[in-house]
Amino acid sequence: MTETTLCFPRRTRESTGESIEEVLLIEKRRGLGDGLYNGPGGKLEAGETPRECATRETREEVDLEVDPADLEKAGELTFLLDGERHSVCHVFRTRSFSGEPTTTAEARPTWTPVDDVPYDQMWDDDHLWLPGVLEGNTVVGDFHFEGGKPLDEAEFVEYDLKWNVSFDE
Ligand SMILES: CNc1ncnc2c1ncn2[C@@H]1O[C@H](COP(=O)(O)OP(=O)(O)OP(=O)(O)O)[C@@H](O)[C@H]1O
Repeated sequence: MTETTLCFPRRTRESTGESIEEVLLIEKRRGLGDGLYNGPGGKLEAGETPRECATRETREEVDLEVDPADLEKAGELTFLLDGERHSVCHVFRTRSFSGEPTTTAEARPTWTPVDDVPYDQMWDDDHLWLPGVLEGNTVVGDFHFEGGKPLDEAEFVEYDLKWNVSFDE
């Protein structure tokens, strides 16, 4: 069982008198979920908190600086593979960051309108929880996959979600 993180930087962009709500997504270029869109994120290293991990992964993957204290916990997602807990993912969002997102060997970043998120090019579970997270809700979810490793080739079979939970981290 591994612990992982996802970080969703948000901004409001003004364009010809219109306010466009955007989220920073990455196209993953290697590893688990290669070719899929997601937020920056990855596995916790020894001694790291989820916030510290989200900050480090966001820096490593797209060269954007976020302060661990500015991250708002938005979700806790448990992924089960053939009935066993495969990973728990801590989901964060923030409107506070510095720098410009940059393409790296791991990820290609794009500011994406929240109304235009490419759910058909993301993990099969994302369309179930990410819209609510981008609207400002919190969520705890269990997602069951079957068919053996790797997780990104297994079949998504069922899920359970609880909305508007409070996190004390
Ligand atoms: C099953 N449904 C899923 N839905 C949404 N997001 C999912 C996911 N399953 C994994 N993720 C996320 O994908 C990243 C993989 O990263 P991760 O495990 O670190 O793999 P990767 O091979 O890149 O390893 P490194 O940590 O970079 O070495 C990590 O943020 C993790 O939370």
